[in-house]
Amino acid sequence: MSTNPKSAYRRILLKLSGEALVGEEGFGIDPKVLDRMALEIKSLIESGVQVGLVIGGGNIFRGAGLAQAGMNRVVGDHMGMLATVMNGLAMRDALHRSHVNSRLMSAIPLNGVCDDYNWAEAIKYLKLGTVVIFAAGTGNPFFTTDSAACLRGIEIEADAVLKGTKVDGVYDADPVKNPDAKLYSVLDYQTVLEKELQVMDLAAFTLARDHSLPIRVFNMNKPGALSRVVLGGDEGTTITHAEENI
Ligand SMILES: Nc1ncnc2c1ncn2[C@@H]1O[C@H](COP(=O)(O)OP(=O)(O)OP(=O)(O)O)[C@@H](O)[C@H]1O
Ligand SMILES: O=c1ccn([C@@H]2O[C@H](COP(=O)(O)O)[C@@H](O)[C@H]2O)c(=O)[nH]1
Repeated sequence: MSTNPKSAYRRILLKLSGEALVGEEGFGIDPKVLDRMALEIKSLIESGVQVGLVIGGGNIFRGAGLAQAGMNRVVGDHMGMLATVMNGLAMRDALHRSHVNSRLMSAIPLNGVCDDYNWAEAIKYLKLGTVVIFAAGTGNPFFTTDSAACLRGIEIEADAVLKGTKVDGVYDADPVKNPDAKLYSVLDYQTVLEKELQVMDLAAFTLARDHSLPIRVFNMNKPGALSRVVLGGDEGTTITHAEENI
């Protein structure tokens, strides 16, 4: 029997920023960050939480950036999606080292490298306590991994999307540019839209709102933050419908 404290969630979709994987290295993937995240995910699995995972690709390629440099946007987005597969491969490897069962499913078929995305199979593995990493975003250009996280979160009927990022949550202004920015503890979807707060891109955010999928934003580099979020503790920012915040 598990001795771990009770989680607030049965099934989560964890979205990790690709850029936050860079760690102290300054580029690519810092294995130390991956190993730490793998151990945090392991403790969630041991608490009985089912974990679906989406990892961004911003540490390697973003289509918009490549298009700005003169590349065709669709090709750039294909490269961005393949970057998320590379991050997924690295995370699967880190989970394996930590003795956590995981499957890597890609929205772009990559025979011999990982599984193809399959909704029913994903649910089957989640129920077995296997971490399912959803790579290659939605499989379509002009989207982001935030959209993929909300889409997969809704498909797998996750209780919430937990968005791990480089800052402590959602602020009233970009905290990197405004040191005096104030952190919100709770927000509702409408306020985020009215104040144009940068939680995630609009397509992803409206998808979450329309399907009443709660979003929690936290700092993935703050030790213990993920488990506090999962235990329902006061960590980061929670976004739901206004009536749920009363
Ligand atoms: N109101 C705000 N509250 C919090 N962060 C904000 C806000 N406005 C802008 N930001 C910026 O958004 C950044 C978070 O970006 P995010 O984690 O969404 O990256 P991403 O592009 O989704 O991830 P990836 O690295 O995978 O591409 C923070 O580093 C912060 O500087
Ligand atoms: O559904 C998707 C998801 C992602 N992309 C491309 O990948 C990069 C990396 O994802 P981030 O969310 O920015 O970390 C993204 O910039 C897109 O270029 C995509 O095309 N479709």
